Amino acid sequence: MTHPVTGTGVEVSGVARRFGPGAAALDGVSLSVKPGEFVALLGPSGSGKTTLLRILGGLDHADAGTVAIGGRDVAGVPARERGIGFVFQNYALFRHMDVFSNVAFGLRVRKAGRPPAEEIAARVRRLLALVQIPEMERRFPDQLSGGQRQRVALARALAIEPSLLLLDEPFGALDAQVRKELRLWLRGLQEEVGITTILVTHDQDEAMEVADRVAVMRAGRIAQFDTPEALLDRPADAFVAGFLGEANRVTCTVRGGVAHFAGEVLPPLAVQAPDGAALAFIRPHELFAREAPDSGYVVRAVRPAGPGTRLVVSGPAGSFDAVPAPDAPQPRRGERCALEAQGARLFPA
Ligand SMILES: Nc1ncnc2c1ncn2[C@@H]1O[C@H](COP(=O)(O)OP(=O)(O)OP(=O)(O)O)[C@@H](O)[C@H]1O
Repeated sequence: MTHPVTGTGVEVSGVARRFGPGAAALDGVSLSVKPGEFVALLGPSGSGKTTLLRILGGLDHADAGTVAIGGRDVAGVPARERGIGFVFQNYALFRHMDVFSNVAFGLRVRKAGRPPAEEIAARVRRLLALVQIPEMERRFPDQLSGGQRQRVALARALAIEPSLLLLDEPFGALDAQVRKELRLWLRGLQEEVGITTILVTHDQDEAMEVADRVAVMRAGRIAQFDTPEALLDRPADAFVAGFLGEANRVTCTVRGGVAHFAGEVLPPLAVQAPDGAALAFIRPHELFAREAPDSGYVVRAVRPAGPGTRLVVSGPAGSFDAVPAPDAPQPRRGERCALEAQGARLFPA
């Protein structure tokens, strides 16, 4: 692990998987991951993320479609011959083995090409230094914290010098602070070793923070595969717009490039959308609130949010998340205010 390994590309084409008479777990999934890329599979529970990861890893098979890793069709290639490192949520360390033996395991069990013992030892120590737990090689898994166990699991996965790393909710069991620390550290490590990485998560912050591109999954399909910025700025459909980030949802009718909101809950907004009924997603930072004594809206909550302030404003039409208009005094809690949308993403209703 002293030299960066070369990550491998992954091509998933038309993969389908059905477990029973109900809806398919995967319903024609295609995905092209570049060598060295960090991709997150993000989606609600049951959308097929784990199934796709298991098929990539050779732990399950596709009913239709193909998977190529490094240009090689891997149908029929057993998991252990795919050159893949796995890390799962439940650590899955061998409890009766110390840290050193856990990390060395994948190398010691090799039939062909097993390195000599001194080389295995050197490699394990380099890996433990890399995952920043060099002092713990004689400890057993139950003598480690959750975060330390995940680091051991990563070291073990990396020991075989895989060209692809598959991670299934690797930080799911950890508390929020440790999770955040570990995922940033993982991203740094991934860049250092250059390994292609696919991470399954249902935590959008995690996906958006670490991944080069995120595949948003819904009901066995990929709804959109794009960079985090593009997913937020140009969601492909109402599902992606609603699933990622926060947004106020308001129904409207578009006529001649102007969105008229149902019940006139907001002033009309110039939009680029075809005529007809639509659902508008308005992010809080696009909804400006300014003091207006005659308005039907009242500021219910004011809280600091990063460098700015977030407001919860409610009226007869419901509650909105908004920000103070930058050119006006900041509305205070209990004050009446008017709302005006600065932008929105519209999808046909
Ligand atoms: N071995 C199995 N037998 C039967 N059904 C299965 C099996 N594995 C997965 N499924 C079903 O396939 C669908 C997709 O499951 P999958 O675990 O891939 O979703 P997921 O997106 O990873 O969900 P989660 O975030 O809850 O882990 C679900 O409806 C699930 O119940």
